[in-house]
Amino acid sequence: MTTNISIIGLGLIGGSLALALKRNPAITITGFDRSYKSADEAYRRGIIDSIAPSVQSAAKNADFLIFAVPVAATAALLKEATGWQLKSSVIVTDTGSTKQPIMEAAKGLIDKGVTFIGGHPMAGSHKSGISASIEHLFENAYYILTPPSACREEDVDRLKSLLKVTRGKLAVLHAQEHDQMTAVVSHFPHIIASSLVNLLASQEQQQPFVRRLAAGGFRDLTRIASADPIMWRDITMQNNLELVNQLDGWLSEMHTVRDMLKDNDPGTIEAFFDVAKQFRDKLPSVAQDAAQGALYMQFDLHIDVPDHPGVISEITRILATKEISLTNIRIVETRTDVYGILVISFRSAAERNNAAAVLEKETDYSMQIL
Ligand SMILES: NC(=O)C1=CN([C@@H]2O[C@H](COP(=O)(O)OP(=O)(O)OC[C@H]3O[C@@H](n4cnc5c(N)ncnc54)[C@H](O)[C@@H]3O)[C@@H](O)[C@H]2O)C=CC1
Ligand SMILES: O=C(O)C(=O)Cc1ccc(O)cc1
Repeated sequence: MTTNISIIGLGLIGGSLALALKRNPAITITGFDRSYKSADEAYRRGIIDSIAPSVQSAAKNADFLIFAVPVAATAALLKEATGWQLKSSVIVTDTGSTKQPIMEAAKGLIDKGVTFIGGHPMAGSHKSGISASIEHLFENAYYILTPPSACREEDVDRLKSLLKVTRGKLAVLHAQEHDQMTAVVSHFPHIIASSLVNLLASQEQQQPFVRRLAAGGFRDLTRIASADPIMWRDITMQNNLELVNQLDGWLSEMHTVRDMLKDNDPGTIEAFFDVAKQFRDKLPSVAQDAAQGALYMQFDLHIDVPDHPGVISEITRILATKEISLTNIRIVETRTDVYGILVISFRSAAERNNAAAVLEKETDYSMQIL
């Protein structure tokens, strides 16, 4: 018997979820996106089995109905869905980065007896759209479920069984706990990253050269500022109270930092960096990701290369002959001399380590796993 899955929103998350769910051969996926171009790409790439002509028609035959649209659209659609024809046994879920406002928006559906369980796969990227979707996106990452208090255990288990193929680490949380914790580890850092970039942009007006120096640490710290502004507008508006709390804590921390800078005492300054280092070093590292989970996983290999055009093709050719696939490749312009650092990302630590061993054998470049 096939299970009908309908996914509303075929972007990075909807597409990646569809790819992962297709590992189960007993599943048929119907997709709907308000952008026909995205739905068409999903269909042509075999990510979905059919395109629904409307959101209601996608919902009608679904055994599982999954919303993977920005959180404001999810809330609006959940309210609309009270008027849709749905299977009585359907489980409705979402993938949104916020949970309390989504659970609130689903109340009408839940009151009608429809099973709704909030969901948030805590893996993603600063990229968006169907073209960025990848099958293994959720592997080893936490996938949070927020069932309402009256939800039946067996329904949570049904959803868990469906999502098992994502190889995410399924965990159940209360929506409020979820929103408090994601404010700390995801939503507020996003605001800081965008603020830092905005600060650089204003500095650039006086010192145009400054953007060229924005390398290394600055780029690492602000990668997420390249994410979709609509998605982050909606998250910020929905988790607003938690974000204001976080900002108050940050402002008080910044006052302490300001006092520290004014005193300019070497012991206090060193202790400030040391306390942060001790804590940061104990967070699950990239190498431990597979075991412990992380928000965003990439397995990078940094290679010192001379800055000439043939280098990238030389390295990709060596990896291709060994059938090692890479997921991203970029030059980090951290230095002004003739050398650059080539950063290649892999899907897993094993592939990255294998690539390092092969390149060490076949080239003279020095490399580092950070
Ligand atoms: N991007 C990320 O790293 C992560 C995102 N999320 C959450 O997953 C959800 C989807 O995010 P992404 O896939 O990254 O966004 P995306 O921008 O890649 O895809 C969203 C898709 O939804 C479609 N869409 C928007 N409004 C619609 C509507 N009313 N009806 C039908 N289709 C509509 C868009 O055309 C687009 O194709 C969001 O709620 C986000 O908070 C969760 C985890 C990670
Ligand atoms: O790009 C990154 O590092 C992310 O943190 C991606 C991300 C964005 C939103 C989420 O709700 C979860 C993960």
